[in-house]
Amino acid sequence: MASFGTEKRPHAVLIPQPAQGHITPMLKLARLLHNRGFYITFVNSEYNHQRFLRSWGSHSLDGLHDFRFEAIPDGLPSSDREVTQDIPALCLATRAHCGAPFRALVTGLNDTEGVPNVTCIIADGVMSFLLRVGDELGILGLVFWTTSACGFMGYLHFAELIERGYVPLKDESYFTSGYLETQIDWVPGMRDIRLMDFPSFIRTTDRDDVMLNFDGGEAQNAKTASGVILNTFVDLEKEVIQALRNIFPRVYTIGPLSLLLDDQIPPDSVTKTIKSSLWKEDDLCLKWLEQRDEASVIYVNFGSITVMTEEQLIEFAWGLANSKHPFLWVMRPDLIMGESALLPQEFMEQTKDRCLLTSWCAQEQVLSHSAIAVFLTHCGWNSTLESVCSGVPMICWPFFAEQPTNCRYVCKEWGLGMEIDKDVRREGVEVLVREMMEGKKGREMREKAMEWKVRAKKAAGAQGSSHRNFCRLIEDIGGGTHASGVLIEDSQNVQLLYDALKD
Ligand SMILES: O=c1ccn([C@@H]2O[C@H](COP(=O)(O)OP(=O)(O)O[C@H]3O[C@H](CO)[C@@H](O)[C@H](O)[C@H]3O)[C@@H](O)[C@H]2O)c(=O)[nH]1
Repeated sequence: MASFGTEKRPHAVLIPQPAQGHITPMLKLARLLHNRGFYITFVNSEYNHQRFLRSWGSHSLDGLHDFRFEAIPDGLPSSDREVTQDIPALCLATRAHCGAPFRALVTGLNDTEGVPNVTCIIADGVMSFLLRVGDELGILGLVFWTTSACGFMGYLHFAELIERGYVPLKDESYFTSGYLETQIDWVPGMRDIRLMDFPSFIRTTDRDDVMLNFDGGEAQNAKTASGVILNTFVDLEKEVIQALRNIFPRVYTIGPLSLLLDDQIPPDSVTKTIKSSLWKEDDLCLKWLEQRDEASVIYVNFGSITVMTEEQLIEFAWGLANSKHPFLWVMRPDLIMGESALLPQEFMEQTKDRCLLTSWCAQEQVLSHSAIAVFLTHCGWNSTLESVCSGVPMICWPFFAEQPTNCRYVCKEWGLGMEIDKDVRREGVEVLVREMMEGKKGREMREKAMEWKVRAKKAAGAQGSSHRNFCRLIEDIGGGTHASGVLIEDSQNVQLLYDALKD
């Protein structure tokens, strides 16, 4: 770890959107910065803070003397349920209510003896409204978009889609008329995309739709930040990253963060024990996988937000059962809309020797287990990237947000997956699972997945693009003192160095 005098030590305050898919990558970034000598304050919502304590014990967020956890209210009514909160409500509440407590937290830190002054705020891309706290206090502010670059580019073009009259849709018939297949050929860096490949929030007839306006607006707000951090790598999303660099002066592609962590942080690091799962992980999965043949298991997990109907659950269940392959299915307790569903007894009997059902797992460990052959996923960006890092091809069932965009890239650009019809049927699931496990396409995708795994590792390794961009990020946020959003340093040299890192 780099060492600084206490008063000179850079202090980064990181605040994710209070949801699993945002907390996990933000914590990784925090650990990487800590490893480079930063003093860290990591800010959870009070709701999630309590969830961590319930899942991992009352001391699990004690942190370290220089890696502190803090909590602020999210603005929603308090609750002790173990569920992902309603996302539109969370977006509106955080925007309306987090500013004042966040400001109080940062000023409080600056007034605390023994704590270095805050030198940098890294806010989630969809919490960019907190950067105004940095502006007011003269602290450097960056956003971390935890999506893919292509997903971010999609959000960034919501405004233009509205301006050009594509969105909102004129009426309900446009959902099914083929209109969503309209080609959009003017988004820089994104080829062959259709309206349906944009983040799902454009699929609305309501100009005042919360998520259309919220995520579209937050993407535009990134232009006010001193830099945009992305958990992706140049080789994977070259064209779109290049196009983003024409819009934003500083784009730091530093992914996959998990590989950067492996590369930079020693196995006995003091931050190794920090947990990022809001749910308690079931270790049985890994033991169960130990008893399975290499590349024999379908891993099914739809992340922390996806919900489905009981009917869809039953179709997935029978599709998996009828494929006759072993599967590990992680079903969050709140996966099913409404009442929790029971799988049919007949399904349980037929699959008891080749299926394990559980509620939450250590996904990265599961994906990197040699028994896993395929990932049936909703294409959340973390899951997608974790699959890439493990060399596992995907069967995709995008649910919402930028998952359709990720799915399009997984299937069409990267040759890593096949998509299941939105209106999921058991026959469709069975066919795709069999194709992936037994067919030619499946074999090709497994080979492709191994190639991408190597390329991801290369990006995060010494001299790789993400590694170098991370060094650049450290230099930009750790080096100089700062006032009014402008780094005080030799800007020409910085620009030259930055240009050199673009490839
Ligand atoms: O049993 C489980 C299930 C999930 N995870 C982890 O939880 C995270 C889930 O993230 P992601 O796959 O991105 O899914 P969501 O939770 O749905 O993520 C939200 O946030 C992502 C990042 O912005 C977006 O890409 C998604 O569209 C959005 O739904 C991943 O790191 C998983 O490894 C586990 O550890 N165990």
